[in-house]
Amino acid sequence: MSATRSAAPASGHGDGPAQPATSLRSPALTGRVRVPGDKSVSHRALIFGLFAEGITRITGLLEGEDVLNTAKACAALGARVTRRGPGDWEVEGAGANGLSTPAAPLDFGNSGTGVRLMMGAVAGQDVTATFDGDASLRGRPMKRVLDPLTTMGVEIVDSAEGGRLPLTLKGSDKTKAITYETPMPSAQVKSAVLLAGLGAAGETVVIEREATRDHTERMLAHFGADVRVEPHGAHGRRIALKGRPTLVAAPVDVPADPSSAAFPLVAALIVPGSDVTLTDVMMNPLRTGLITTLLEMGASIEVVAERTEGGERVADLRVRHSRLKGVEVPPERAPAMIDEYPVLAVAAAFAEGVTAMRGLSELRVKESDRLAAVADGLAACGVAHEVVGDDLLVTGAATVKGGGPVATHMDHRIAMSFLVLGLASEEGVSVDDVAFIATSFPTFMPMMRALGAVIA
Ligand SMILES: O=C(O)C1=C[C@@H](OP(=O)(O)O)[C@@H](O)[C@H](O)C1
Ligand SMILES: C=C(OP(=O)(O)O)C(=O)O
Repeated sequence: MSATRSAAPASGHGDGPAQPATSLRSPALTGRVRVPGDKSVSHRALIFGLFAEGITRITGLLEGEDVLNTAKACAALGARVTRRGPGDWEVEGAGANGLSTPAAPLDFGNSGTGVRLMMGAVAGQDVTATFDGDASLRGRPMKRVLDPLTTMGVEIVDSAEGGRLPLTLKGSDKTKAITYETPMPSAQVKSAVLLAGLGAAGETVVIEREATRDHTERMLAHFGADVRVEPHGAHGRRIALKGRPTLVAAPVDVPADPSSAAFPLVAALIVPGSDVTLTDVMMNPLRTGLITTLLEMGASIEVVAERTEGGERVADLRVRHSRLKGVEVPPERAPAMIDEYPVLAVAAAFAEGVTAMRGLSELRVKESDRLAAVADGLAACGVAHEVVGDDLLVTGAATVKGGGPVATHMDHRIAMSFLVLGLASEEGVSVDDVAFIATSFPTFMPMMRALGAVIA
């Protein structure tokens, strides 16, 4: 079967024919693998390399399409970006005030992180740039970033309706430092404001009621900025950045992406007899919500050799097939497992009883409406579930029929999640398009097959 996707506005694989695939009930998964580098850290390493003086060496960079688009944007804004070998990159920075106006629109493909962080980066510079992406990215809200950035002084020269892509921003080297409380838990919004704050005189402060991934704050400090992070309220943080720092190139060694590790991890839990070790997985506590939840569900996940590498906690995870039970997943855990809900829903399909995932409104504005896409996929595979407001309730069973084709809506995580479900299903699962897996986990198919997964 071959279908054509809806016309994608910007360049990239979104223009090509859809690539369907089917996963089948598989024998025990076994082996030891390292999933590719963390996507959030990879984007940020390139962007900080762009702002820094000197040459930033990045090892273990994720060479997925999202990150490659950010690398191209850094080059278009004045950095010299060189690939020395697999995952081994160098960025010769343009310096704090050295960004230049790109000759052509910047195409961020499928990537919310890439485009939102770069809007912040441009906001504090005397640069005008046009931002665009594929059909999925053109549908995502940008106002959440434009609101604080316009307060800081960026001018929206042009935009599609509702402040969506494509849009053109005129940055300013006279950006105003602000204090901004993010209205939703979003590391992308926080990071955009902090990156704009690099160009502002004075102190830029971001307050978040619920702490989100802190890679930007960590990297600001790593590259020499004066940044202070304090607790705020019960779950939040206050981040204060002194403007106009001199950022100095610093090496970044990117750990394995916990959001990618989630797929072989859940696969090992649901396929009988499995015993898989995932190495060098980043264990930043703001990223480990899935592991916390799965442990509560009774998963056998052994955290081996936990250590600090390049400023982040990392560990090897030994994962064995487990009898899971349903649990309550509280809304305050959402920021620490935001991209992992689709694959948690797959684990929940095999758990005894109900898994209730609360407070998932942010899932509606990802590459697809993930709450709807997961619910439709579960329905196609014969899994009992219910969406109540922003909550997803999944009732697990000892056997899951499978089915499809599951509609993936240009969303890598929906594609990978349902392929994982198929590995433990009775009849297998087909998905309509696996092309977008290349945005975050280009080696997903060969890696899963190497563990024993049957995916055709
Ligand atoms: O800052 C980042 O690197 C990311 C933040 C999250 O998005 P939000 O900031 O929209 O929650 C997450 O979903 C995304 O995959 C990566
Ligand atoms: C939401 C995601 O990414 P982004 O927002 O960068 O498109 C994701 O990778 O699941």
